[in-house]
Amino acid sequence: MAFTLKERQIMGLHGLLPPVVFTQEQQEKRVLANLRRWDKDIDKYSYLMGLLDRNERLFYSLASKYIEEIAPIIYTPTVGQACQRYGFIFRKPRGLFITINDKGHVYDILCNWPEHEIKAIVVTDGERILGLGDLGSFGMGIPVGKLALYTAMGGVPPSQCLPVVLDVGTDNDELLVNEDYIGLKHKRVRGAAYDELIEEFLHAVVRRFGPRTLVQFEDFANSNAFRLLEKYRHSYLTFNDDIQGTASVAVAGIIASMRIVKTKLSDHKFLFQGAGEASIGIANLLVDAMVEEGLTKEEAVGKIWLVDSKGLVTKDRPSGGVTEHKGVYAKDFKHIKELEEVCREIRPTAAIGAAAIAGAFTEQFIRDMGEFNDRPIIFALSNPTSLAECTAEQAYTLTEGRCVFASGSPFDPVTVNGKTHYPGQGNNAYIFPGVALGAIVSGAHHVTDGMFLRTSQALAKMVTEENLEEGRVYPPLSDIREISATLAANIVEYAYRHGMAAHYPEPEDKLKFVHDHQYKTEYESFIPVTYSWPGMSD
Ligand SMILES: O=C([O-])CC(=O)C(=O)O
Ligand SMILES: [Mg+2]
Repeated sequence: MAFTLKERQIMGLHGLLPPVVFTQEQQEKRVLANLRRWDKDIDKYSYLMGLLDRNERLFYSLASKYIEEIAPIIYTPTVGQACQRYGFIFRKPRGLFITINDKGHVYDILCNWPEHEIKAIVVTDGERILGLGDLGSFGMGIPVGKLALYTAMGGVPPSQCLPVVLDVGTDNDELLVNEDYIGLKHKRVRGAAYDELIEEFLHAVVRRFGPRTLVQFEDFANSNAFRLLEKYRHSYLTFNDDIQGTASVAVAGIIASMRIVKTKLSDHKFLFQGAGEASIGIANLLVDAMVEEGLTKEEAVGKIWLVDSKGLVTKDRPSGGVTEHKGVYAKDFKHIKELEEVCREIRPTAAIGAAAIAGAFTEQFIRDMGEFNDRPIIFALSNPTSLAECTAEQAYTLTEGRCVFASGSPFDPVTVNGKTHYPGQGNNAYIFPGVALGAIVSGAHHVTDGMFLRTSQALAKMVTEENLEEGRVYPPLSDIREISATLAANIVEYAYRHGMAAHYPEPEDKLKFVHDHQYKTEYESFIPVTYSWPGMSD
């Protein structure tokens, strides 16, 4: 109904629409009121996905303006619920479903996608969706949600984004007998056939869309995530969001926390609950950051302690399970099974949870952190909210409001003794839209760890003294479009400094260059220039 009278006449729409012409603002207002009528977040999700199908630009103008309200619906935590019942709420396909049966024909499937200029792909095999486990093809909700944020938060044009699920089956027995399940109903294919599918997919992407197509790996299970990142990071424009994006946002929050606790990173002892993608990614990036502070690598590694499902990660521990990535951080220390006991033994200054075990930060654990430290740092990063290691309320109340807290999914502010604390959302959504935008517009040929560390530092710098005063270790999410643009400009700068950029000539004003590439959410005119003449009215 925002088509003008002239557009209606030219396009033969006259009479097919009610006579009133609405402005985009009027439509936004109505859509927002409709959205707020729903009680359940999952219904809001369906409503918004319907809007995305009907009117993409309106969806994005709304999502950009009301990002704090809308992100928790189209993204974590609600997207987790949506994935768990993706078949049941299914209305219209979105994204590309490629299965193990398509081996040998992946290129042809990419050719079925109607858009030709694809710049960004988010791909999952659905094996570790958030902290919810193996959801197979139901995992499509994640690439769809992540790419919605590419546009809403980063301004990457939606037509340039492609969500992909690589369906190799699922080991989730409930899904195998779920009559709404939309994926292949057999156990996961692993080994050579799986690897060949990934390899063929990446080849096909380059053949179809060119070598500078960004491929973001998302929510793969641990061993595949690390393995595929190592295998492809130097030959494709790719990164793993759960390892590198999460690392970058967590390290940004930790760097910002230093201004509250008034210390350096290297003054700290970091205890990780979990030794998976997120934890190892954060640990590795923290080491890089501490090396920049002047520590040797060994000294930096010594500051990081990991606890996994078998307990403290130590050298030669009897229970084993110390993989190569964890082994780097294995300590010469007695073996301890329980997190609470580890905490009492090593007295960490910072605790970071990323193992998707709800409540892993027990009351005793949080109290101990508060006893050992004046200002303990507690990051409960697991997603969605239901799997957080502790709630914001627990962290603040059990430390009498002294902790510096951040979580992966949003929590409401908490008031303790009359002071209100605003928990930071240490979610990779602060990182991937900006990094991706920067990589795309500069034509970078790789995404490097250096880029993620620069991004952490840049994000931490955007945290103001007023933010810190309220306990926020991230800038407000409401500013995310500008934050992403600044982070992207930073990536562009980095790419040129390191000889990785392809765009020629080098733009002088990097921020303007980024802005010029961002998607505009205002409606465009549908009137061809040949139909306009001086004096013609709207
Ligand atoms: O999607 C999110 O909220 C963050 C993330 O990558 C994950 O938890 O896997
Ligand atoms: Mg993820």
